[in-house]
Amino acid sequence: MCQAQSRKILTLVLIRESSRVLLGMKKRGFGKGNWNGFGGKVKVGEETIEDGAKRELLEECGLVAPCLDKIGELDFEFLGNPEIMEVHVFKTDSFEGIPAESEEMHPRWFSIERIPYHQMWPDDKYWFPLFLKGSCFKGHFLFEGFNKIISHSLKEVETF
Ligand SMILES: Nc1nc(SCCc2ccccc2)c2[nH]cnc2n1
Repeated sequence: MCQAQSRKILTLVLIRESSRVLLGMKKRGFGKGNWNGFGGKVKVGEETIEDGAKRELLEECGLVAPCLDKIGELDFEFLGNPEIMEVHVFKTDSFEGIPAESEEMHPRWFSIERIPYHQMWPDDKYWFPLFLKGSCFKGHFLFEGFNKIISHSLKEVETF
């Protein structure tokens, strides 16, 4: 018997300069202990998903990003959980401010040659290289628990 599935819209922002990417060490909550982009929920009342992404970026590391480029859509499904996380991924290379630690995140720049995949979500090693080479992508990852990917699909797309 299939379960009815619902979707939760979430955001993820990657700040990319020519040879380095800003990541945050998640200090608490979902994904604690992983380096990740900045993001989270979209609030009721936010006009667009992009607005939610900008808000989370500002809250989590103090950066203002006037414009974000949509680069990916990733669905994360966890065995036994009918709610699929639909993560909208954005990037930018233009921002204002100095990355600052928050209650949620401890920011750090990483050379694109030394992305800490061993301390990131296991799916990142699949799609992060597409982000680094400037591609747009769509993917679906089925997890058992939080560390094991049972199956996945990932494709490059022309545009969003
Ligand atoms: N890179 C990555 N990120 C996430 S959650 C990102 C969205 C989020 C959700 C909740 C709080 C803050 C941010 C993942 N989940 C499963 N694999 C994953 N990979």
